[in-house]
This record gives sequence, C-alpha cells and structure tokens, in this order.
Amino acid sequence: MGTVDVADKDITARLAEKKPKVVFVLGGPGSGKGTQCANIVEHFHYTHLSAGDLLRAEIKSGSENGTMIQNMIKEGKIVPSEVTIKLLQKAMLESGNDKFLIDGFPRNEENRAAFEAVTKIEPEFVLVFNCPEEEMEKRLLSRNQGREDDNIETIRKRFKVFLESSLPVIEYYKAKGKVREIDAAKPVGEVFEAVKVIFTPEAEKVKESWFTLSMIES
Ligand SMILES: Nc1ncnc2c1ncn2[C@@H]1O[C@H](COP(=O)(O)OP(=O)(O)O)[C@@H](O)[C@H]1O
Ligand SMILES: Nc1ccn([C@@H]2O[C@H](COP(=O)(O)OP(=O)(O)O)[C@@H](O)[C@H]2O)c(=O)n1
Ligand SMILES: [Mg+2]
Repeated sequence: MGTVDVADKDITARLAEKKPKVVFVLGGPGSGKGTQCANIVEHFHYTHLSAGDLLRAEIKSGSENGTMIQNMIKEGKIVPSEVTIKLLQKAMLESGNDKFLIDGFPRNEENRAAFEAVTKIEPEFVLVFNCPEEEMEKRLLSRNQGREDDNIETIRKRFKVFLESSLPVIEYYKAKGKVREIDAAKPVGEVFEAVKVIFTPEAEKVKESWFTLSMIES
C-alpha cells in the first residue's frame, strides 16, 4: 500500500499548489443543485464537480470500488470519504480551472472533517438550496435520468440521510457565517436570479444599481 500513500500525498501537495477556490453546493436530493450549477458555470466560469456524478462515473469505469459504490447509492447511503475525496482531488487537479463548485459534498460530518484534514481547503462559502420534501419528491420522480436511486423507496432513505447527516454539516457552516441560503422551491429562472446575486461581486452590484438609477433619472 506504500505506493498508494505516496501517490495520494503527491496529489494533495500538487493540489495545494494550485490554491483552488471552492464553493460547496448543498441541499436535499432534488432541490436543484445540478440544475443551478450548470447555470453558474455558464455565467461565472466555475467548474462543476458533482460528487454523485463522479461516483457514478467510477461505477461505470469498472473500478474495484464500483460494486461497493453502487450498493451504497442504491441504499441512499454515503460512500466512505476516502473514495469521494480522491475523486474530487483528481478532478480538481486535472482541470485547467482553479474555481470549483463542489455539488453534493460534504454530505456528512465524516465527509467534511476528512476533506478539511486532507486538503486543508476551506470553502469560500456554502450555497444551500432549501426546498420542501414534497416538491423534491415530485422532481426526483420525474427526473428521468435512469438513476437507480430515483425510486420512492430509495428517495425516502435519501431524505432521512439528508436530515440526519447532511443538515448538521449545514449547521456547522452556518455557525461559521459561511452559508448563503436560497429558496429553491421557485421556478428555475427565479432561483437563478437569487443565485446570481450571491455570485456577483459587490463592486458589480454597486455599478449595476448606479446604472439602474441613472436610467430612471434620465
Ligand atoms: N426550480 C425548479 N423547479 C422545477 N423543477 C426543477 C427545478 N430545479 C430543478 N428541477 C428539476 O428537478 C430535477 C432535480 O434537479 P437536479 O438539479 O438534478 O437536483 P439535485 O442535483 O439537487 O438532485 C430535475 O429533473 C430538474 O430538471
Ligand atoms: N458526498 C457524496 C455525494 C453522493 N453520494 C452518493 O451518491 C448519491 C447521489 O448523490 P447526488 O448528489 O448525485 O444526488 P442528488 O442530490 O443530486 O439527487 C447519494 O445518495 C449517495 O449515495 C455519496 O455517497 N457521497
Ligand atoms: Mg445532483
């Protein structure tokens, strides 16, 4: 296992040199994380890394962890951090970008603490999508992406995991003043308007309000 450890250290050290800027994107299953991340990428030049997508790609690649990951996803359980963090580190390192939206991670205390300990990366902020369960359930049941976990039985398990394991992570970042909350029950365009405000630098907002004011006055 010696060589694996050396390789991991190498990845961690090389990633640290890159000094990546990270925004965590959290919210219940079906709250619209993936949808809004695609919009943010288009407007704000971030690279979107979905922990779930990386894990699904790992299953498809036929990796030795594939069966374990597949079983955990089917049960709505959180895959051990070691696996997910390695995939995230690799994706960040391989990307030409240094600004990342990490979607669906950290999903529990173990994810959060391990990522912090291994990478020493502190998120710029944590974007949180709030949405009632009934709405999330409706969205997941009509997502139609052929996902093995978008069935009512697994969806209920995922909601339970979100309440028990993911909400405490959001609370942790709230206490640090890092959480930016969004009402995600609205239509996609309205949710993105709220998201835009968070990603627009303060200086731009001042410019935009002066512009609006001068239009009204002229
Ligand atoms: N604001 C919204 N209103 C209605 N449907 C939405 C909204 N945002 C996303 N969806 C739809 O809900 C489903 C889940 O969205 P997705 O972005 O995959 O959520 P998540 O990544 O949080 O699970 C998708 O089919 C998506 O098209
Ligand atoms: N940090 C993570 C993220 C996802 N996952 C697994 O991947 C599944 C799907 O995650 P996802 O983020 O793609 O799901 P959505 O919230 O987008 O619906 C989760 O239910 C977990 O089983 C994980 O184990 N650890
Ligand atoms: Mg998603």
